[in-house]
Amino acid sequence: MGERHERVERKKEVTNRSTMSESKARLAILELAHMMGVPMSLTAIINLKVPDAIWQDGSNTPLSAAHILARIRPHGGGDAENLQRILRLLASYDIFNEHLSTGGERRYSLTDIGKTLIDDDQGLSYAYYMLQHHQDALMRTWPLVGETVENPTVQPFVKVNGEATFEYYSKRPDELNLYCKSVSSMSVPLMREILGVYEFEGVETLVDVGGNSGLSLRMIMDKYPNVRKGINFDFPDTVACAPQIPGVTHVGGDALDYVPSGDAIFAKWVFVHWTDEECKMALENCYKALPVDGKLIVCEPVVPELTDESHRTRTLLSGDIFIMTMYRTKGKHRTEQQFKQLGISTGFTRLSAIYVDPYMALLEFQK
Ligand SMILES: C[S@@+](CC[C@H](N)C(=O)[O-])C[C@H]1O[C@@H](n2cnc3c(N)ncnc32)[C@H](O)[C@@H]1O
Repeated sequence: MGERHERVERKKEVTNRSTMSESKARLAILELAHMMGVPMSLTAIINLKVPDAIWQDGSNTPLSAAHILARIRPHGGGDAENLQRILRLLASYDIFNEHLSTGGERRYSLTDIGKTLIDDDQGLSYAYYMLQHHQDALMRTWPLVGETVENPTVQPFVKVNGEATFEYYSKRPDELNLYCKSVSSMSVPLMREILGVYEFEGVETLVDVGGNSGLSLRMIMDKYPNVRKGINFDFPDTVACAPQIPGVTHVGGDALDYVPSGDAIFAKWVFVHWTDEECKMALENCYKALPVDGKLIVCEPVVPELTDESHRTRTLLSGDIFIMTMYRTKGKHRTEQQFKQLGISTGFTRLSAIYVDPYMALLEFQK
């Protein structure tokens, strides 16, 4: 009798456990099905200038939705209840802190994540990265992710917008400007991390391949006066709107055709756009442009070998899908091992990796 009772209890426990895990699974699928509401709400609050309204010169005082609305719509109008619904969702993703008073009033301040949306003293923030990633041309392209499987020779962005991404930006100064601001906003904090761990001693001429506005070179040259000559190498349309920087020459060209010579070459966040074959072409061009014993310092998103559920892995893998859909179906985020193989196949003798940041690693290729 006792044994039978135990068996029944055990069976009940197992049934309960599986019921629990099924309901959790259903909840997880619902969260994913509703996921689009998160970036769209975030984009909306950036366009509405909600983070700036709360921040107001660093006060970050918790405000109600009605109070925020009064700041962003000083002449009246708008719906505070709907704004609060958006703020509640984003508080659940740790963009805002929610302060709930005993009277039931909800007030919001920015968390550390929310603060990344506030412009710094150079007018840069991750708000531009969010806006750039959710422009109409990109949003129109997202439904074509599956086509990269059906036919990888068709580039979804080209199919939807009629031209490749960089060509598209180059013809639209506003979009190109947003792109450059988004890239710089992401790069400045990362460059600070790189300069904390990597030394550019002994280099006089440094080439930055895909250097965009030349901002990385400026930061390197500020810290290392031995780098007397910087060559910022990027597409002609991009360097055409790059600012003048003392000691930096902007050179327009395509790294798949050639790379200007220097004592060392820096290339940050540019290999992602290329297929493996194109990476080899660029690496060969870098190899040719370097002296004996020269170094190529690559900084790229590096995906881990093992897939897990961590924030880092998810961010890197979702970034990979972004590249696949928006740039090239065979452009990609690579593993350290894949970079090593590419380097060795093009003549480099050694690769050492420094994980400067959870998103990007520094890969030093030795000629
Ligand atoms: C994601 S951005 C990175 C910019 C900069 N290196 C940074 O980290 O801030 C990629 C840059 O690579 C440039 N780029 C892409 N393909 C290129 C090519 N084939 N030749 C030269 N530049 C290229 C783009 O124009 C863009 O400025």
